Amino acid sequence: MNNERFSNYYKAQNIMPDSEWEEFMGALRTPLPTTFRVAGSREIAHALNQTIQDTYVPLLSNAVFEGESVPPPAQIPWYPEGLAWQFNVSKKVLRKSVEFKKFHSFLVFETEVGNISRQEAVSMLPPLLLDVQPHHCVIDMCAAPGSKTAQLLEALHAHDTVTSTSIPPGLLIANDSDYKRAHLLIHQSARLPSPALMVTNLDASIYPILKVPSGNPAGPRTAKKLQDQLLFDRILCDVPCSGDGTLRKNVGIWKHWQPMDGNGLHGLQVRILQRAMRMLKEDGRIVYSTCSLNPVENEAVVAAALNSHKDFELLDVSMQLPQLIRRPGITTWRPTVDRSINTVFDTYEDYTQTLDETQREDSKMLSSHWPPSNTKELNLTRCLRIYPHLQDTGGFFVAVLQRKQSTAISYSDRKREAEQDDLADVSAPETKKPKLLSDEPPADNSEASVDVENPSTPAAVVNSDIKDVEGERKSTPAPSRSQQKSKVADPSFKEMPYTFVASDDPVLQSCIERLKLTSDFPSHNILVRNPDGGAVRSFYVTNPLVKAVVENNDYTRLRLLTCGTKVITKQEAGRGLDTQFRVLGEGLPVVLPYINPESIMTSELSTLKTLLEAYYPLCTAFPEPFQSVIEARAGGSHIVRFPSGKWKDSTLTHDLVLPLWKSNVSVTLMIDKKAKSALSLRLFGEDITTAAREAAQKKGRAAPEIETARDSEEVQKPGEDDNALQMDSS
Ligand SMILES: C[S@@+](CC[C@H](N)C(=O)[O-])C[C@H]1O[C@@H](n2cnc3c(N)ncnc32)[C@H](O)[C@@H]1O
Repeated sequence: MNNERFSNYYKAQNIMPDSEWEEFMGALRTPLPTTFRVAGSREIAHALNQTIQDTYVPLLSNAVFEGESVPPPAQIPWYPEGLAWQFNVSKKVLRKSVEFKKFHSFLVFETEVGNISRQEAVSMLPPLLLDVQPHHCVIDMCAAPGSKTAQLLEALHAHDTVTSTSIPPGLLIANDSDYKRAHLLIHQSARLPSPALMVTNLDASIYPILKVPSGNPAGPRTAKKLQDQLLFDRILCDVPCSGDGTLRKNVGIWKHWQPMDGNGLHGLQVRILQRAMRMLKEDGRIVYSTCSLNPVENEAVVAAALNSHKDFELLDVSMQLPQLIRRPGITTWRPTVDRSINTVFDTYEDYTQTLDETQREDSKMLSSHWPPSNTKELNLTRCLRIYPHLQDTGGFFVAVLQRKQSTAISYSDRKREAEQDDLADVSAPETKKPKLLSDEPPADNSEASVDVENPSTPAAVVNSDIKDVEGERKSTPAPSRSQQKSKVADPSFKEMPYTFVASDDPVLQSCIERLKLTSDFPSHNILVRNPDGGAVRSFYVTNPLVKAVVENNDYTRLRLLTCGTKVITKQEAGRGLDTQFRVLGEGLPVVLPYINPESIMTSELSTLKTLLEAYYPLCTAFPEPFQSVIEARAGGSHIVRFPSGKWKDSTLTHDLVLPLWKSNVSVTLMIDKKAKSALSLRLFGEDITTAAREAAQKKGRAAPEIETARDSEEVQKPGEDDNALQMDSS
């Protein structure tokens, strides 16, 4: 594993002292440890972490494979509360060592139900540094496949309990411009259902203005106008990059690596960061990250963005995550101007002087590929560089940006600066002026007024009316349902719309009654996926902020792929029963706080064992008193609570609440088969489910696997630093 271009280029950049070079290259050639995070609500996460510490670490501490001892999983030292782990074993050990096989099954099933997230260690950094709170309005600009999105969502849901999901007041928009990859976000988010989540499929560099009703706490206030621009408290720009920080995992990069890839991505990276700066609240925070070591994709991007938005600065995070070994951002670098690692030019001007007019016009190099003259003033050393040899990780880059706290630049100063930037772009003849990246408003955003879009406009001044599509300056009331339908901005977008159901909709009301939901159930925030708002198949719940965004923005212009969380769905009942709605397993934690407690049955683990061992156990198969209780119930959707406690060798560390469906004579546990297996393993130490028995009978069929970092390279895309995809058991 070698690439001369790689060594030559990075040596020329002086990214580290010569004395560290061999160690750095050595680390790049060794396989990456497998890392994971214990996810879910804080209470579940701590209980599960305890299980790893008390059960699996001792079990794996004495593991020997083919005569050699295998190190057990260890906690990642810098991750808060010890909730992230790493282990370094080959696939062979995972498959063949009895102890690791057991651990492997545990990981697979807990991953499946969302309690464990397989994620590369360095990829956990950006969400930690973003510091998301439940009331924050957050956007993850380049989110797929979504491991950081999951982390952000967990932070938004910090107040969840073991049994119920909170409805946070904030919002998380997960966006990715790749349609297929954006669908991975939906798949991922199914593990963490949230009424505060939206998934969009847009180019982040031209992300449109989102409107919310005026006076919404997420937007600036004005007395006169009816709509404001939605601004964000937290923005993650985990941008597409050349991905050479993932060389340990994506060994294919060794062969093809060349620095012009970074040069090519620089422009898009700057535009995405600049767009984020325009969308940020006055006291907000942006994290910019890449899994590349290339300064052209890192410090150069941050410098260009800071120089175009003088009211921003880098935040000093040196005191955060004290156990994380990091290196400061660099202040000098020399981009290559061709594939042969020609890094001789100190400045853009030095380079262009060597070109004739035609060559200058054809050149793809930008002045922002080079360090600007004010690198010191920009405090680029506040950026974080993570190298593989420091703590046995991948390579990574993170920068945290915020609006300047100290200098109160007046609005007119900011406006003048912005105008000067624009002038710099257009005043000189193209061939003579340095090639700069302009920070233009989104091209597709005809609804934006200049004031609203001005990147430098303080929130208090942003409060001018938002122009409607005709360009006329006037206040725009929230569009009615029919208006939303007719104002189709993107006819190529074929997804079904999200329509809020009237809270007195008779189907919704009958649902509320039959499922014994209390009067505080958020019936005004329920939506369906069809244009007419008819309660056809499934109900989704959102929070008020998601509703405000959906109702004030055309869903096709947003390319809205998912929104809120599905909680109730139609169930065709068996013979003699009418069709009813039921609470979905994944939606139950959201609905639970609104279910009349008296309607919830209680039972013990022997009942749960019966429910796991068969798909449709007869009512008569259950021990008393549950047998009589369930027989007395009408057919349809029911909820059962298993209080924490011990039964035989099994211990339930916290209450468990699950949905059931009762037919005429039998009962079904309404969670998916992988969730059943996870539960079974956790409680009974083995998979006692029908599905597992059937699978075992099918000879030759491999057990589900969690891939190790060593196996993952084929599935990964350059510039992607984690393994959310490979977390699926298959
Ligand atoms: C490094 S990956 C993001 C990884 C992701 N943040 C995670 O933690 O799972 C970069 C992503 O950016 C997306 N992308 C590329 N160009 C984009 C653009 N112009 N706007 C939005 N997303 C873009 C790619 O499809 C890719 O999924």
